[in-house]
Amino acid sequence: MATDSWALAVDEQEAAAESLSNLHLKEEKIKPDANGNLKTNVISFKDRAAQSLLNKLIRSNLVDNTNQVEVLQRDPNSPLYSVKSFEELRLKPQLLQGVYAMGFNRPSKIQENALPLMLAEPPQNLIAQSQSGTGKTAAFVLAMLSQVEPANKYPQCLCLSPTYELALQTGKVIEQMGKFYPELKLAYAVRGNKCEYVNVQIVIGTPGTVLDWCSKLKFIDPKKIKVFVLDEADVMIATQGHQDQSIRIQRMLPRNCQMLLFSATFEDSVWKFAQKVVPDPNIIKLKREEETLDTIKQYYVLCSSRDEKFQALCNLYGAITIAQAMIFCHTRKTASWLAAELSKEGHQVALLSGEMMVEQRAAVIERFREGKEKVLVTTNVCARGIDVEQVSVVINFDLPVDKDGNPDNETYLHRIGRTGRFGKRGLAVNMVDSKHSMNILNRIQEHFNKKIERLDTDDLDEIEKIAN
Ligand SMILES: Nc1ncnc2c1ncn2[C@@H]1O[C@H](COP(=O)(O)OP(=O)(O)OP(=O)(O)O)[C@@H](O)[C@H]1O
Repeated sequence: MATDSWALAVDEQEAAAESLSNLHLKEEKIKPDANGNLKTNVISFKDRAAQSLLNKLIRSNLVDNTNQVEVLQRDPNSPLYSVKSFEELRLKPQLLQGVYAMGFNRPSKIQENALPLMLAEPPQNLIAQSQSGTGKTAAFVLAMLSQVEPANKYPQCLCLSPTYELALQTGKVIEQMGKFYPELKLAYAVRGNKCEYVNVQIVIGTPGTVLDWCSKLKFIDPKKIKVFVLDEADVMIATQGHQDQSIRIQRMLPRNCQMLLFSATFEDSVWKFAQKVVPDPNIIKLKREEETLDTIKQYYVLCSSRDEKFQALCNLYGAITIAQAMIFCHTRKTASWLAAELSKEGHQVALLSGEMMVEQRAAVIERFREGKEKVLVTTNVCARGIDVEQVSVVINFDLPVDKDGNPDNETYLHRIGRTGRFGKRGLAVNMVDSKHSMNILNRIQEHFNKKIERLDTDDLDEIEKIAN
């Protein structure tokens, strides 16, 4: 696949990115609440989209999982196929070459089951849910590429992404996997792309612009689409209008068009939306392994001020060898202060917080993962989805609370789940500095029905004991 096939010139890409971020700003102001205040339901969309992009940018390997796959076939009487190798899929030779060139030796768990369904004759519809990094993108790109006919110079595959940046990530996978198809071209249907005539076989875009390209502008003839993919459905539905636009696009497609929908999570709202987009679906769910706290030893340290918490942290570092640690703070201000203080003490510290660009965040996490820094100080931004195997200690410098000041149990689980991964033992230390935070800690203990022991960080023997 030639690089000049990218239908968007760099300045156009920048214009598109800019108009897209303007769009977000506008959308943030859309909804006034009961008191007439402008509300921010799109903020959460931005967070989700950013988290998703971040996952893609830092993910170079499949998530290691031993989870169970649940497959619900549309026709329960047909035998359940799964494949253990890409050869079994009888892919076109140039596609198999593309798969190998990406370094894939065998299908991932979700691919084992999804690919035979997606590549069946006639192709089947699918709703698939599995966590980030399990190989969903690679799976649907394979499905699109196996159906596309490069000799036909019109759009045949259509993929909806929630943001331009996420669309670009998918485009990169198509470009890599399709590199042995010299005639293949793809275009981005995003705001600001002034594409006038689409002689490409694959279009990836955000719902509003794709809808314009299909209806008003007629760049795409929806009746000729053979594969329709809706990616990141959970992120998609968090933004105003995307659901309706996606459904309107879906209704223009021919009956025999293959419909595929992917999502990392599957709340009720996602499920309802999925059913509207994908008729007669096969359903694949990768059952998420329950995160448990069983392999993590949890302690709390009683302090009376921020400085005392810092001192307790230093004592901990003085007493035990910590391979890598993640320290969570409630605000960016505390996080920057703490990172600076730890640096003064001679620690190699990385600071990660929400105001950084997604690419910057990905770079910080990558360096931490490579062990270039030993301590990562952060706010909640990276509590989820980031696996750094060497993290042996998680410190809650501030306990996680929600916006009403109540314990945020889910965040607690995600935070301390950064250690003790894949059955390894981990250590979590909570800093308590007031009656209020003691109360939060007690409620967290009750919630998980798990005792959090007190630790005296002035007692070196005691610290050494817990570390062993
Ligand atoms: N069969 C495979 N063998 C080895 N690596 C793979 C395989 N399939 C995908 N990968 C790689 O694993 C990583 C995650 O895959 P992919 O992006 O497809 O997952 P995803 O489920 O779509 O994740 P996300 O929800 O973050 O988009 C990528 O770096 C991809 O190149």
